[in-house]
Amino acid sequence: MIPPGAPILTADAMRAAEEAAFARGISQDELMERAGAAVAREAVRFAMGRPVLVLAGPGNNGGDAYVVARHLRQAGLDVLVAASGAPRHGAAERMHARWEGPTTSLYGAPVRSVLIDGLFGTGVTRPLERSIAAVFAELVRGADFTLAIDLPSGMDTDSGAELGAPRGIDATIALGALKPAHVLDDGLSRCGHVLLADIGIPVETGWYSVCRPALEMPGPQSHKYSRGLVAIVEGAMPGAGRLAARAAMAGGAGYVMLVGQTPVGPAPDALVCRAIDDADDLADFLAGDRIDAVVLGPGLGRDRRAESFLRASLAVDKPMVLDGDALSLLGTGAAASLAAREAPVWITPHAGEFDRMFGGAGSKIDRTLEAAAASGATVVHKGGDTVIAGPDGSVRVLTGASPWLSTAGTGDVLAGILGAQVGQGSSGVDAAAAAVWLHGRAAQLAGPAFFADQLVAELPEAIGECL
Ligand SMILES: NC(=O)C1=CN([C@@H]2O[C@H](COP(=O)(O)OP(=O)(O)OC[C@H]3O[C@@H](n4cnc5c(N)ncnc54)[C@H](OP(=O)(O)O)[C@@H]3O)[C@@H](O)[C@H]2O)[C@@H](O)CC1
Ligand SMILES: [K+]
Repeated sequence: MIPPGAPILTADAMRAAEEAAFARGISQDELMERAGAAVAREAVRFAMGRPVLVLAGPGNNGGDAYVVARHLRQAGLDVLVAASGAPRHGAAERMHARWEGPTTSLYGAPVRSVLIDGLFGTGVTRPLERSIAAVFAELVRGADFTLAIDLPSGMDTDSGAELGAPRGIDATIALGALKPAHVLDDGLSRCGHVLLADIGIPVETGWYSVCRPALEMPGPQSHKYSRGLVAIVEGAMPGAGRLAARAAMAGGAGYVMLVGQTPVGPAPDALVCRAIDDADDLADFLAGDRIDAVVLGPGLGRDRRAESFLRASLAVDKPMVLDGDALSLLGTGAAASLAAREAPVWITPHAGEFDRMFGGAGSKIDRTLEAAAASGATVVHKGGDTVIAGPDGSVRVLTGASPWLSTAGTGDVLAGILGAQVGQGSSGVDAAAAAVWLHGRAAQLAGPAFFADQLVAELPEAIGECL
């Protein structure tokens, strides 16, 4: 669980924001006092009178820890600080000097019911020494409740990679902004519940956690065309195309057409089916004035016909969502093929498809941003953490989606919902974030062990929550 609609900053961006705060006349001491007070406010609630052990490291995370310890002691709690090395300069040293309670060494520290982790935050540059990691893990295991200041100690801020942080931390209070480690699966799995404390640092960023979208009701003058005509191109596995089409219909599109071979099997009566078997005819059809968005890829197949349909569609100057087989067909040439297009395009790869198309190194956010920059597409990099990146550098991240989404057809549903958003005129990362939110919410509403068709059935209720 992460706070929705919250800014996300890398360690460098956080330091730059901190400098901007200093330039506005906020002192380092003031920021540290605010950070410590914000953490203490939550900690006192969780502690409920139990004895507290506060771990304090040598940097500013440790400085925050001394402030927390002071506030908790003032609140009447029994507080012991365990230090891994006293801060030697700046605000952290001054906060250390203001601590008047008992202090022990980290290595001799007793297990206590409540543990506050202020060993390291965004300044971790290398894996924790084994001895520190072992003592820390032992104290977390023995505590009833552990709260981390800013980040669990021993975690790479920008990727969430584990550098010694143990499992079992119950909650983490992010200071000033979320960091990538709070929203990417690797890091989040060690953070517990993530809370965000606004400590008055001005934050400017284009990176945010996904929040519930604000959607508009159709107006009195709305008609089927004004609400978006979405064409879904189906192929070898017609069920996938039908699923995407039904998701686009339930996702709010005014008119949905299923284009390709005459569909076999059940389709809703409101779904208009158009048999087209030739790539040139497909291009002519998709180029028609009425069509607002094209979805291509779910169940398309990877044969020659599929390939010719993909090439013909790419040449059409219409907003387009590419998923599934379309992504496999694009393969390593994806960036070049997509960059040649004028009209906006969204691609929705899972990890395997993404790696085959773009590869790359670094955090999931970095790799998704690079793919968006190279292809000019809005990239929806799916997974337990879904990272959306636009070619303008915007990022949205949704974490904590239902693990039950890992079932066949849910990707087709997402492609259809996104098609509906695009068809209704939503653009860029906002269209993708709205689709991903609706998809995730429909999964929550569907409960456990659903199958993809049931997601579609929950979409109207999810949309109702956004009006
Ligand atoms: N930015 C903001 O807006 C605000 C930030 N605030 C707080 O500041 C925190 C960042 O503080 P920070 O930069 O001092 O880094 P921090 O995480 O305390 O660690 C650095 C120390 O650890 C050391 N060290 C590093 N790795 C190590 C390892 N593996 N094993 C052992 N030692 C290691 C490193 O030493 P060195 O690398 O030189 O050996 C250095 O001494 C941030 O998370 C937040 O809590 C708030 O107070 C207010 C607003
Ligand atoms: K910490």
